[in-house]
Amino acid sequence: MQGNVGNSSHIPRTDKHSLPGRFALRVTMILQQWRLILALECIFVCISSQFLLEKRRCVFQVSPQNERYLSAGNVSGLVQVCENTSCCVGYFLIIDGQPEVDVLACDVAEKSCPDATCKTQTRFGGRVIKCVCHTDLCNDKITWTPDSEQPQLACSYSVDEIVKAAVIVLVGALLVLCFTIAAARWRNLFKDKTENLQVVPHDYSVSPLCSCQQTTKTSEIDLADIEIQRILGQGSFATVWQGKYQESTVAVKVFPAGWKHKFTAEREVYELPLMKHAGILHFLGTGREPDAGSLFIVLQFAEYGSLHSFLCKHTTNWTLSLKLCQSLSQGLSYLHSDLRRYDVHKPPVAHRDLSSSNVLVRADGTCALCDFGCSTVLCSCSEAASRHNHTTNMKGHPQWGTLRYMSPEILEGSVNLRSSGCFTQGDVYALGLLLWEIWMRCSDLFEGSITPQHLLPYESELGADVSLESLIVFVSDMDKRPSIPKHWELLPQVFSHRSPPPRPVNRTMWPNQGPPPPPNPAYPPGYNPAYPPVPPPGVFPQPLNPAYPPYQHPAATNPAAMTPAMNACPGVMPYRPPGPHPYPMAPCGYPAVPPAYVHPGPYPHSPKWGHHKGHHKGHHCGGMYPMTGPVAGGLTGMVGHKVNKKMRKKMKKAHKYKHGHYKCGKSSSSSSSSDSD
Ligand SMILES: Nc1ncnc2c1ncn2[C@@H]1O[C@H](COP(=O)(O)OP(=O)(O)OP(=O)(O)O)[C@@H](O)[C@H]1O
Repeated sequence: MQGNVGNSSHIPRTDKHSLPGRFALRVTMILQQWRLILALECIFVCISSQFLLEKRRCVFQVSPQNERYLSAGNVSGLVQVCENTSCCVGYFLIIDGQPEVDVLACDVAEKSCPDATCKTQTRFGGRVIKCVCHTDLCNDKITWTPDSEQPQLACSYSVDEIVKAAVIVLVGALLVLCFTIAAARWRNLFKDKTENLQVVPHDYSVSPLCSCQQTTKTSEIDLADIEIQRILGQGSFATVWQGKYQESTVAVKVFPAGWKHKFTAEREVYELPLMKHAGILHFLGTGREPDAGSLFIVLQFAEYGSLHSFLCKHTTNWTLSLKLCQSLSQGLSYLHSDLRRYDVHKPPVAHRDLSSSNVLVRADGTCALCDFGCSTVLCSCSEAASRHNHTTNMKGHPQWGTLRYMSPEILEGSVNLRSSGCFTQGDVYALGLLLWEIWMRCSDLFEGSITPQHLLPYESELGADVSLESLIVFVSDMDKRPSIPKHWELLPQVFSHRSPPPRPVNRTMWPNQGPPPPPNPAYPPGYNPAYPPVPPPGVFPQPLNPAYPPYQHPAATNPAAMTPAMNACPGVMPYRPPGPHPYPMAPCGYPAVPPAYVHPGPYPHSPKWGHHKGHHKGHHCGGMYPMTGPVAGGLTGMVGHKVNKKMRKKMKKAHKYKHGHYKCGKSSSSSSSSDSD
């Protein structure tokens, strides 16, 4: 027994073999097990706190798009028993001056709710009111007058509540202590083992530029060979000019010498192998202005300028909207794809600043992605060393994107920088918003009424200048997305919520794709030059058809492979627009001149034309948040979004954001302007 105790100096000076001595020895041993005592105390306090904390009950009534509130607690009829919080919440939309219930439920995360009754706060210029309260079913009644602005936060705690609060604080402190001790023990126990463990992330590493990536040889272009004509647009970093080079109209993007790193970043993406795709702006070469030292990139000219300026000036019809959407989606899909063609490798690239200002529209009505200054090459190098380097690079990497196109997880700051998926998912969310912008200008979807003027995502809900705070509340907390006209749900074309109409069975998800070509014995198995085998599902780069002039080839279509049985026009889904079509159909694709049936929008130049870019940079992971509603098409479905309270707090601290802080490390409120017609 003595030997077990080890340190006899702690034993009281009594005869160790006497009864009191043995008792003292036992007590000492137990006292030495202080961890056990603490643990027992924790368990005791935890159990007792369960009795002290009654679960809050709140009135439950939510619209279908707010189903994430179901996760806040068990619902029985009109009552929800809160799981994580003692706060009830109510959101009301002010319609015709009257509040209409949008959400009545338990709050999804623990927040402060000092009021016993549901006192209201007005948000978004009076369009939404919110209230929180902490008594059972308190969100049933709100105290609201149209003039009430900010909440009066009354602090009226009862003695009971103070005792409860004190117990909770005590329990919390003890739990923290327990966890700290347990964590320390755990760390010591496994320290040796983990030191030798190398966790290999099961993902691409991310890097602005992979050391293992290949580049294609760029042609150096002499400025003297370009005839500069007029300014096309002014971006945050560069001025874009229209010019003539080798008999073709081109765009020359000129970066001042101080923005060399932006020039390099963009050039590196354009120079990646296999970057030639109809959905990506064609790159012709680079050069340096001898006197000023500025650097320039020569690019394909897009006749309609940015998608933003195109949608501001023109309404579209069903066919053109589909063409814009299809080419845009295919371009992004191609950009994200990981392609290997023999020894040539195109790594996936995340755009990371997708917005209607960074998509261009060509004369044939197809979209092309541009402005890769913020993009990230997702490298799949196998060498551990380069992987490590890339991950390290990300640490000091500035965060970026255009504020209103940022996905909820990006807004919240819950990103896993080691995951490549979060970057591409952020792009897909932005794509959803772009598709919404396009469809909202489709006059066929507003027959009998005036097509609304072009609006940026969330412009009608949050105004022309959005702040990060308002986006977090609206997009993340309230899980809202840009609204879709009610009558769209009744349109025959809208098939996202119903079974799609029958359509010809093709080998791919895209129409007009043609049957697979027969295998050619002259080529290795699986290879056919007409249909290169490399593209992953959904990406169909096909050889250019000589019938098309350079760079006018319709996106990802192969007119040569089409048969009369297929739909006549490349990129057109085989669904008819409703009723007689108001515009004459183009024969096949769009001519090189503006299509006859692209008619000017009913509104003159929008006063809200500027690009309201909040250039907060951030990236986080957490799944896709596609558009909801009919416009979502294949992207439908709202993913319940659990807000991580700790993350939110962290993020709010971390981002000292005010609208428009930085765009790729540059100051805010920058706007690109485009003047192409
Ligand atoms: N190839 C092109 N053809 C026609 N117009 C173009 C072309 N490239 C750019 N533009 C016009 O110039 C504008 C600015 O171009 P771009 O977005 O590439 O510059 P930037 O400095 O990178 O801008 P940003 O502020 O988005 O970073 C575009 O919005 C578009 O209107």
